[in-house]
Amino acid sequence: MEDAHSKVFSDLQLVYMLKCASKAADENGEFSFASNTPRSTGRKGLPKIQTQDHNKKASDVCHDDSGTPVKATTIDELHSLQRKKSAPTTPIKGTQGAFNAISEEDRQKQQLQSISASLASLMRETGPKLVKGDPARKGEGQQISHHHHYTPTISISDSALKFTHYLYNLSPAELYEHAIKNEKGSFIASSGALATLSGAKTGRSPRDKRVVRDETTEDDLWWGKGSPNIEMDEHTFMVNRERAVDYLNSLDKSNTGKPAFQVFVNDQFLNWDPEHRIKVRIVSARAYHSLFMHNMCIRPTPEELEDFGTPDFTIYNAGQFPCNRYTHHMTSSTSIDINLARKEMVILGTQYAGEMKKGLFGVMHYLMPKRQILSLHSGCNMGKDGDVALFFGLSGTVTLELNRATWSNHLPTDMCLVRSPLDTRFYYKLLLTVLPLVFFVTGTGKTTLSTDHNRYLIGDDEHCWSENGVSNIEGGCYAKCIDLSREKEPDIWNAIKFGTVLENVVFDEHTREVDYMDSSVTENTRAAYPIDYIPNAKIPCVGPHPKNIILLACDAFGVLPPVSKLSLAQTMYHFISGYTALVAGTEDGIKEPQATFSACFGAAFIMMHPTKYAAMLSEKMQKHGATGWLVNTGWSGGSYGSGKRIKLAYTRRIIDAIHSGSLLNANYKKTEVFGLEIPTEIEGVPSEILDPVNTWTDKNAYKDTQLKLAGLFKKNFAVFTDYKIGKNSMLTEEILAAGPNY
Ligand SMILES: Nc1ncnc2c1ncn2[C@@H]1O[C@H](COP(=O)(O)OP(=O)(O)OP(=O)(O)O)[C@@H](O)[C@H]1O
Ligand SMILES: O=C([O-])CC(=O)C(=O)O
Ligand SMILES: [Ca+2]
Ligand SMILES: [Mn+2]
Repeated sequence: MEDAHSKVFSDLQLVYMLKCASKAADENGEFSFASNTPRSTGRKGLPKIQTQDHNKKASDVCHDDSGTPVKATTIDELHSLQRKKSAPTTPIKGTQGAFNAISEEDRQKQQLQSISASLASLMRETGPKLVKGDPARKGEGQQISHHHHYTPTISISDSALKFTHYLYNLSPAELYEHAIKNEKGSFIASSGALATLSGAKTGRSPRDKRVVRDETTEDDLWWGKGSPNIEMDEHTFMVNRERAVDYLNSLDKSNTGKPAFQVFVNDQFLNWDPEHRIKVRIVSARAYHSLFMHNMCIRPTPEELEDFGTPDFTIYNAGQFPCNRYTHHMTSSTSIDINLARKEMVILGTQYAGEMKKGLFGVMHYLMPKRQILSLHSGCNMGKDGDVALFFGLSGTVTLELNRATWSNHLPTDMCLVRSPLDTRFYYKLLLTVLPLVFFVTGTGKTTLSTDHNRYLIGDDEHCWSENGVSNIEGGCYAKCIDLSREKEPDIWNAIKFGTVLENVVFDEHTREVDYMDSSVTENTRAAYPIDYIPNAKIPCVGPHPKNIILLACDAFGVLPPVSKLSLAQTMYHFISGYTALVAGTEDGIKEPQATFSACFGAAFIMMHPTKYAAMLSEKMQKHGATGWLVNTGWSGGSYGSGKRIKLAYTRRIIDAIHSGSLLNANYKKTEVFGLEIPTEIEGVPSEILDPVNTWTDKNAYKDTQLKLAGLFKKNFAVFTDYKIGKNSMLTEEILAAGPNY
């Protein structure tokens, strides 16, 4: 920007100057400001306000000692000087090849048409007219109407009489302004992050995730008991889609009295592997949602955006608006609906942004295996020598919801927050449960442990493993921030800055300093930031075939060893089991760990049967010689209540030893019951904690607890005994035998 424009006048100064000027005009009759055409005035500074009559003493009328006057006749004009259009970074590509020789105007038109098609009502004769850009800014953008849909014989709706402004791929700064202006609960935290609220839902709602069952998905997907895909029909999908589109087209964000309908549109990518990149469009009502996806998906360059064309998948996020419970299949006010044939997803009744991220992850769990690519709920990082590790682990949010599903299939899906009688924290509570249970939610460590200052971060949550190696699906990270500290997680702490979305955190009213210990809104406080906010992110986020497969479990029973080396069959057994624990307690204060099992460490996102993904994993691990590990990031020295969570610093030393290869050659001994190989020594970790029996004072309690957990593993795995895992039935037998034995 030129120096001229960096000169700032206060509005008061300006009003004063304008007053003087207009007064002068009144007196002279013939007064004008200089033309405002040359916007860029170079290094000369702002031009002076000029009068026609140079003899007239301006000081007679006003005492302007504010320095260089402004080159604008009105405040509106001055404000328009403040913003300039950025020049394209490269010449438009259209002229390079005969096939995409298309003018900028045509390209704009195509984009408008594509978005117009996205936002069109499929049942009404006309949709809204579209205008690109912010209604608050005049003279921007282009219009398009839905004349091709118009049938004059049928009466039209009011929506056809107005314009919908679409705010296309806005920058974080612009989205901040929209959020702060229009969305209650949006504030700038002292770190520069955008603190916001996700409303009544502060976690995902897997019991409200529905998938259209049609001829194709009937055969391709996993349905029925245990499956995360709750079925819906095409017609109901269209009812919800129409509801969402109508809502999105009716958002009047005006505060001037003149209507100003607007939606946000993001066109972005998924998957850093250029061969298997997917184009996604997100249409949303909230700047928060648009910024979240800006951070979480891969951001296209201006050049890539020119060639964007038609998206491969579109999300309609009308989360502030509920679904209609009179609609078939609807069991609550929330519905997240996926239609693979239409390549669309509709969100109603939840503003939790993670639904978009994980909804798309579900879609990838369908699209990628069709191309022989394995999609994984895992973190991923790479050492200086190119050794890649994957970190699998269930998330606390998933655990919570799956438990509810396990306990009773008859419960309504709504949950509420209650304050625990034990301490000041709030907990989720089931409505109308037979046993009133409260939960403590925690993650297993994918984000925390893949974000490692000594290694390159490829991604923290969603990956693909193809013949080319690994690739991150996303362009950002979504870190838990409950109890976050600068000392323990410096890279995540430092990533919370301007541009980052901070969900549901509590901050000081005045200083806007966030209190990460405060779980008043939820335990599941989160930060979403672009991956390049982590200093050693590997861009592009791809890497060679993994060397180590680390399965993380937060064992609140405290009986799993801090680390064990797994055989291939054991890796498969634990991958299919997908164990972690959370803490649930009855209202009279007894707290007990609850085991949860989520196949492939992410049953909520898989689309096909778990054995399909497991078979692919075992094939890839064998082919590329990867070693499996089981790491307990949970309790030691007793179950939740008597023991303590393993120190993050120790877990990090364990992970270091896996990465360096030193653990591969350590001395091992086998545990009873689970039959796990545990090392006797690791640098930086007290040896006595490596075998959990040493840390329990009550050895009988340890044995009982171990047997109890083993029983839960067995019970869970029973449903898989009828399935073959891959083509090799030997492996299936081995996997079945790799579980606990007692
Ligand atoms: N020993 C430990 N190892 C790993 N994490 C620990 C440990 N002790 C405490 N923690 C905390 O546990 C949480 C782990 O959460 P993390 O965000 O890594 O989960 P995740 O596996 O990425 O889940 P999600 O899929 O929901 O994002 C963090 O808040 C971290 O600070
Ligand atoms: O999607 C979310 O809410 C957060 C997450 O990573 C998970 O639950 O696995
Ligand atoms: Ca995570
Ligand atoms: Mn996750």
